[in-house]
Amino acid sequence: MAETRQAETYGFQTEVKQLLHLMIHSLYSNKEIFLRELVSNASDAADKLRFKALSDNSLLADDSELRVRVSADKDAGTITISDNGIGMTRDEVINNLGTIAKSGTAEFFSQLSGDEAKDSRLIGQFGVGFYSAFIVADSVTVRTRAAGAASNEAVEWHSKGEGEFDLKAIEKAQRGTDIILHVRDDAKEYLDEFRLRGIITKYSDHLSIPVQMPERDDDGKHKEWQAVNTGQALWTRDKADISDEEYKEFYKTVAHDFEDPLLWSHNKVEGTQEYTSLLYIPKRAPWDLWNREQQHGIKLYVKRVFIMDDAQQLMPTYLRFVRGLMDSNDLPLNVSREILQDNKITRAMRNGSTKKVLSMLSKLAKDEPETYQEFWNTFGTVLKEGPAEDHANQEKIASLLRFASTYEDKSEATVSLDAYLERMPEKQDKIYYIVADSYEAARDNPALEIFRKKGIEVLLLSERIDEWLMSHLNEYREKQFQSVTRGDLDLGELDDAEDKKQQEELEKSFEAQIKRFEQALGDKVKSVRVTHRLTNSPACIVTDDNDMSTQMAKLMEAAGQKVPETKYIFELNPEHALVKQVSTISDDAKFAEWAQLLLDQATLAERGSLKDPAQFVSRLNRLMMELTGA
Ligand SMILES: Nc1ncnc2c1ncn2[C@@H]1O[C@H](COP(=O)(O)OP(=O)(O)OP(=O)(O)O)[C@@H](O)[C@H]1O
Repeated sequence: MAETRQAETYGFQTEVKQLLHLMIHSLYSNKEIFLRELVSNASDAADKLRFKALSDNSLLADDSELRVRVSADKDAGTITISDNGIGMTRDEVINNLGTIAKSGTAEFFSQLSGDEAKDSRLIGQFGVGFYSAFIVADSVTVRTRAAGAASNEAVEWHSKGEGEFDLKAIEKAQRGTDIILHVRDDAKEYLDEFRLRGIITKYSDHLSIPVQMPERDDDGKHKEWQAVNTGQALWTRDKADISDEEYKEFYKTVAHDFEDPLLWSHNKVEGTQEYTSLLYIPKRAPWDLWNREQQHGIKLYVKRVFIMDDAQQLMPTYLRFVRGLMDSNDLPLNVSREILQDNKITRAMRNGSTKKVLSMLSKLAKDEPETYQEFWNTFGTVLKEGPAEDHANQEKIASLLRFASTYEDKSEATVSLDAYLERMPEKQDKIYYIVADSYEAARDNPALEIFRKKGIEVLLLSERIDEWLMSHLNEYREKQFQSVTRGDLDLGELDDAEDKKQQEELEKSFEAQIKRFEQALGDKVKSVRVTHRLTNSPACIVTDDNDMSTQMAKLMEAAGQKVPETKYIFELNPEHALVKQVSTISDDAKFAEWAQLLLDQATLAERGSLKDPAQFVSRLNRLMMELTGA
């Protein structure tokens, strides 16, 4: 027995060391958050125990009043946060307090720059949790006994927050976890219990678990424990009685965020389904937003009992940035993830809250366009996954999208489809767009020339997801989307009879030349035709309606998929001087050289790269040499 009481020393995972170092150096101006983090952890531990006890009531034993106690001892220089929640086994202590088990952690830490201001923002996004203890403590002791374990199966963890921690077996009379902070010299102010009480009321008032502090007599002796928070779960209260401040503080505890939320919505739904939802949109993207597998932010409660974090079934993936909770009156308390998966009640809650989030965003877009723009800049790319994922709400999601466009002439995506439709001339019956590798490549694509000339607005898309988005978005308010680099361009009524006649004549007069180009290029192109898109450029390539677009092919190639080679339609502008000049070359071999050069440069403008750039360059040089007469 004596042997097991001996301390063993373990090293922290590298990322924990980095996190600790960073935290101590970057959070000094916001020290008091340690208490919010530790009290939230204690409250989570109580929630978890309550849930487990639903199936095994003996776990509560004779200690069923779950609570957190916070006290300070000036003489010893310690603050203690003590709960009678679920506790931890030895293995859990090693895993939870020695490593960070979030996927992608290593990549996250590789982004740190060493610039403290920047890094402290990142750290806020990451969530510091338990380790925030080290902001105010130079050493921390955790004594814990898991629910169901015997009193001599408890564990003590101790660390100075440097490279390692010690573990030893101990006796602990009560279930749960005590966290003892040995307070640093520069944080002695927190040894004042009045100060601690103030912080708890600020951060933890709305927790459903009582947070108790000692009531002391005049000589400072402890008389009894007294709850310092209201102890009523915030979302169960009447909306009218909750202040903005309270909503914001609650957000910080549920979302483990440092900043205020951007907006929130608190709803009690009654009728065939009864549930309450409290949904928040954060101001800033979490560090792992781009990971579609990342934890979703919705906690599920059933009749005010916490059931699980990360209830994925309650929110679609494209709204994974939403934080908060839903509390159902209809689900059984013993609900599991499997049951949630295909469940009428869950579906109704998910549909209801999806609508709520979308309408909250629509309202923001209407009432506060500038704030909405901030939201869009942060989460827009995620929202773009929506039309593919959620057909039922496609139109609503589409109305929330923002694009760069030829109207605004700037790369920031600020144009809504409604604004586009409003500006569009009566004769226009399509919404025109282009997808390219970058804003500049979209803006300067020769296919836009005719649209510029006729003053028709084109949406300029250049994010990776955009091709995917547009392949799922067919129409908006009964207007179809049309890529300007696909298919045969038909401007419909935007072309008047005169335009059409001219075009036909042009096509006719150039027919023989088209044949010559076709012969020269052979199977390098799908076909050759006279363009209707270009005014300043000699040529461009476009994809056929049924072929895969350039961007989609690139997307699939990047994802490691084999993509059949797309043959392009080569469009020529017979009015361009260069095309005119090339057409007069009678030598077939020379003509073919020029035809190939025109095709290559059009391909470069559309695809951004060539299969054989060296050949292009040597052909270009050869022809330039000829021109200079050398
Ligand atoms: N008082 C406690 N009782 C029981 N387990 C705890 C307690 N405090 C922490 N833990 C365990 O340690 C883990 C790590 O805690 P930590 O606060 O660092 O991260 P977290 O709460 O999981 O995430 P976050 O970064 O969102 O705070 C928790 O998930 C929990 O399992």
